[in-house]
Amino acid sequence: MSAHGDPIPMVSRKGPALTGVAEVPGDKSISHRALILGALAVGETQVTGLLEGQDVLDTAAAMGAFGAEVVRHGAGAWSVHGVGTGGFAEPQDVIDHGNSGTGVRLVMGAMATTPISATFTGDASLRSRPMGRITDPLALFGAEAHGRAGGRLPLTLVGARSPAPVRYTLPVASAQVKSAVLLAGLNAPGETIVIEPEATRDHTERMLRGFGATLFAEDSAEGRVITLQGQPELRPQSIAVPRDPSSAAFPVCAGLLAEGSDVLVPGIGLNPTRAGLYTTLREMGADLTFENEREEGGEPVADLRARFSANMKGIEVPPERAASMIDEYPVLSVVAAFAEGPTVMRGVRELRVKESDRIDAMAVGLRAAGVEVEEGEDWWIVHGRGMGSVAGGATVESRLDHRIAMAFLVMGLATDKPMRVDDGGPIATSFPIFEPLMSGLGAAITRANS
Ligand SMILES: O=C(O)C1=C[C@@H](OP(=O)(O)O)[C@@H](O)[C@H](O)C1
Ligand SMILES: C=C(OP(=O)(O)O)C(=O)O
Repeated sequence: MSAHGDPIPMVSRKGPALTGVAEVPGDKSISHRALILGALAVGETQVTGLLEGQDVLDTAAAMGAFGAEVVRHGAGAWSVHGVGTGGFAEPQDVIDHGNSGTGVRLVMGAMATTPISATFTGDASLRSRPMGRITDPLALFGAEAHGRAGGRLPLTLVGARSPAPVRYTLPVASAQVKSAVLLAGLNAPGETIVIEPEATRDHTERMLRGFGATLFAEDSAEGRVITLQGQPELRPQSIAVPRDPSSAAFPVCAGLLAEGSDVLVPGIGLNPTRAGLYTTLREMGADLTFENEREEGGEPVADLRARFSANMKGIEVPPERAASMIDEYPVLSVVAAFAEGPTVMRGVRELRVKESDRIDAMAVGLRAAGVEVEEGEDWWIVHGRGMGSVAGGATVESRLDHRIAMAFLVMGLATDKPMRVDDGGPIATSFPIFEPLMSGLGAAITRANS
């Protein structure tokens, strides 16, 4: 079942080369943060290029429920009239974050140091995901969580009355946990300190500085130490959201795999904490070029060109790169199936607690398509068969997981027989224009019954 209606079976098959310009939507991580920080600033923040995927729309609705005025002016153009740090009102109803881990976890952080209560829920996928990783550090500020066994949603969070600042070392490499703690620290007096042993995406830190917060980050023997001065007055901003490198991964990898392709993604965000996939693909021998590298709105961007790459080789992906490409492993494993030899992915335990268990979901589908996969708790190996040697012909469950659905649809563009997914509905959570964009490049991706 799709998160928002009947299942949408989809199919993809080998067809013409993919060519043209892929105008992928705005970055999902930055879009969530723009809405949340806009809601915590005093005055009106303007956003262009906002991702209008369901995950972000759910965060926009949540910000409205906490008292901010969130208005859509046109495609991707939104404004948020913020209430100031500590100014959130108590929502009148349950906050439903649909399929979005980022949405619910960051919003819990943002309200945890205000003396109000809120009850959060989500779809079957989100209700199965761990929330203790967020509620544990929020308890240090004085917030109380009452959830289901194992800290699962639905969950009520009672914000701290007299929040104390916190010093917290991340037990998992998670930008969502880091961000929840920093957002909670905004309304605690004094310095909140987060230490991350492994670097994760730093959009929250960059954007907090942009909104005028005092935040320092320095490397130490323990890892990266991020210090935030509490109770700033956040100044509203104009934010231009770059295109999402995690969404761009799908047309880019499709371009590498479909014979004769040449695809250009203009203005793709290339923050080094997000760009691990592109480094990895180049190491495999992919024909990728970056043009026009520049900085826009505090984030590095470039135009990325991907051309058909017949001779890619399997590699060992360094585990320390995992956080910078965590959402890209499903589509990387598809590319790996068409490379020569094994691609070894280690240090990826976090893949098991995403919208689905992504190692299991990909391993099952890849095997059904004729590809050998080995796996352990925090590693997996895809044994590449080489270009033109992957059978395909499988129907795969997308498990309420957009990235699983898109990865297998990309795969079918290069397998001998078509690939089907039982439900493409979840794709709308992060990439609502996936179907028309891919068709516009020439990809044979359709609804299964059309
Ligand atoms: O902070 C963010 O915007 C995100 C962080 C990552 O999750 P984790 O923090 O759980 O690794 C990533 O998988 C997610 O899609 C977006
Ligand atoms: C893991 C993802 O998202 P989230 O955690 O926000 O649900 C993703 O988009 O791949």
